[in-house]
Amino acid sequence: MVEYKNITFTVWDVGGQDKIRRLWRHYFQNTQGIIFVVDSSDRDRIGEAAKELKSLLLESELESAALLVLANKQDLPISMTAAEIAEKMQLNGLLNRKWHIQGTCALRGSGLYEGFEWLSRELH
Ligand SMILES: Nc1nc2c(ncn2[C@@H]2O[C@H](COP(=O)(O)OP(=O)(O)OP(=O)(O)O)[C@@H](O)[C@H]2O)c(=O)[nH]1
Repeated sequence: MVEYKNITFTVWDVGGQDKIRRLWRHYFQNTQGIIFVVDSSDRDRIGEAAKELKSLLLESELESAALLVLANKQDLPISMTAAEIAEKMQLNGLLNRKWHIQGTCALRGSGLYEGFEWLSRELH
């Protein structure tokens, strides 16, 4: 549970490792928001992340869920920018979906409030 601006978020960290991705579906019901965290420094796997997101968004139970993409690890010089991530994940092509991308550094906590701010506004 995360409290932010009088909204209580119930957040599940479902883990990203490929072997446990099939468990994601157990969390689909009643989901109002998806926070999809991308490792911006991992250029080799951004295509895989894009593919996973695409199939996730095809799920009917997630049809009306707002999508917040966190382009994490912005502190690393090799990292792709949030704009690059958005392009590689083809976010601009998303139809009928409220989405937002936010650059973050989870180690410092930077960008997280901005991300949650957007999500809380969408869920109001
Ligand atoms: N440089 C840097 N490293 C980070 C950042 N966020 C996380 N890490 C590191 O990335 C590694 C993986 O972090 P985790 O939090 O275990 O990643 P995760 O995605 O939750 O892992 P799973 O849930 O198992 O998929 C750790 O070594 C973290 O310290 C960041 O913003 N910058």
